[in-house]
Amino acid sequence: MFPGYSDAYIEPSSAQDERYSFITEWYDPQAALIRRYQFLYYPKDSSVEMYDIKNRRKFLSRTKFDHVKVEDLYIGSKLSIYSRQLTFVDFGDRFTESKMGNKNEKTLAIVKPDAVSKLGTIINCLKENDIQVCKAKMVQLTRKDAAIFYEEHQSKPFYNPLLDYMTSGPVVAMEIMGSDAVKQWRKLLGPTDSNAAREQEPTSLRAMFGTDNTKNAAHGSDSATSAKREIEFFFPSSGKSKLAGTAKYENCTCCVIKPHAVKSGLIGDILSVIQDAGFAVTDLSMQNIEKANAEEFYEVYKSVVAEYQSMVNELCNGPCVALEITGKDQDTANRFRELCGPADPEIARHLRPKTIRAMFGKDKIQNAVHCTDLPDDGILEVEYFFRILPH
Ligand SMILES: Nc1ncnc2c1ncn2[C@@H]1O[C@H](COP(=O)(O)OP(=O)(O)OP(=O)(O)O)[C@@H](O)[C@H]1O
Repeated sequence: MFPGYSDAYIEPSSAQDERYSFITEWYDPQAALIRRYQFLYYPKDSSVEMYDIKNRRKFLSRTKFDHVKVEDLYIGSKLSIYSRQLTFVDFGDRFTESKMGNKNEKTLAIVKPDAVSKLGTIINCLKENDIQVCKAKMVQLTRKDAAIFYEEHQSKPFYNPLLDYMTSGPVVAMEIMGSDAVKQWRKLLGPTDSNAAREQEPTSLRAMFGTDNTKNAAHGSDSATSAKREIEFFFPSSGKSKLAGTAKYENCTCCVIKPHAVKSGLIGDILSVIQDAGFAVTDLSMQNIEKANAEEFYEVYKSVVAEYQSMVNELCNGPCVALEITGKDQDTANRFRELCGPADPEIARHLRPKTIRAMFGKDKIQNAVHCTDLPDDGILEVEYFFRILPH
């Protein structure tokens, strides 16, 4: 809790509406310092009010932001307000903590190597159970990484086969959040042994996607304490993970699931369409793009496309999911563009109704996904998201 917090900051006129209070930080690049704001959110009309904590004065009068939803507000989330990317670092009052603390329990999920091809379905299962994905990235664990992660099983007979399995291919780690998330996610996983799961919990994820006792599709932390440690292992608070990425940087193309689609809970649906069409997702990272980076990424469209500025604003309007997509033949970029469909979802719905943009796009800006235009740019765009941008 922020020690200097006082309800006296709040204008009497706005005090009657239900409101949530958080402490947020914004790195001011010009002054090279972190500024702290009290962030107030009124769910009644999606409005936001902000106070500069250090200077003890109003920074933003109550203003409606239709894109800000109550689900976006939790410790660790990032949100763009007038192009400032705010990081939520703490609750601002006891009301917010008691109302949101419980339903915002976090845990770690790992989609293990044999189930990565079912990632879309697994993420949809989270959505159907009101569990939100806050962070996600694909990594290739080394034997040493897996040994550290599974240290507690060192003396068990299945330890070595477990390390073999966990290092046999990429895994997808996710910080997930929801009411009673630790227990709920383990319930969705089912019993450890996939064969037992098929007998006892036939609709569980391990029953559906696991093979045996070791190869059991996915992992979930066993307690809130383990969850904290395990989340730190994959998503260190320093922001500097030592785990290896998985991008191949060959015969690949880049896809970015745009913030509006992430917010609408479409990650699982879009990944399922991609995976069902026979493409492999060979790297994945959920990222918050700063405005300057969005401008740089879309630079080529600057003087060519009238919607350039709106495209930039959309890309930094919340978390997006960057993907490296690889296909079976040498024509991945063109074939993947066909799957995405025409850039304008209205046109896509008329001409190519089964494409990603036809199914999940809203308009030319919020058209569900970005995909690389020219095959030669595929590697460059993948490099931009997985080598150049910090993630
Ligand atoms: N008896 C066993 N034989 C073979 N492998 C096992 C056995 N028990 C556990 N494992 C493997 O080790 C992993 C970790 O074991 P643990 O006892 O923590 O299971 P869990 O809590 O159900 O699974 P997880 O920790 O992966 O969510 C299991 O997910 C499974 O891959």
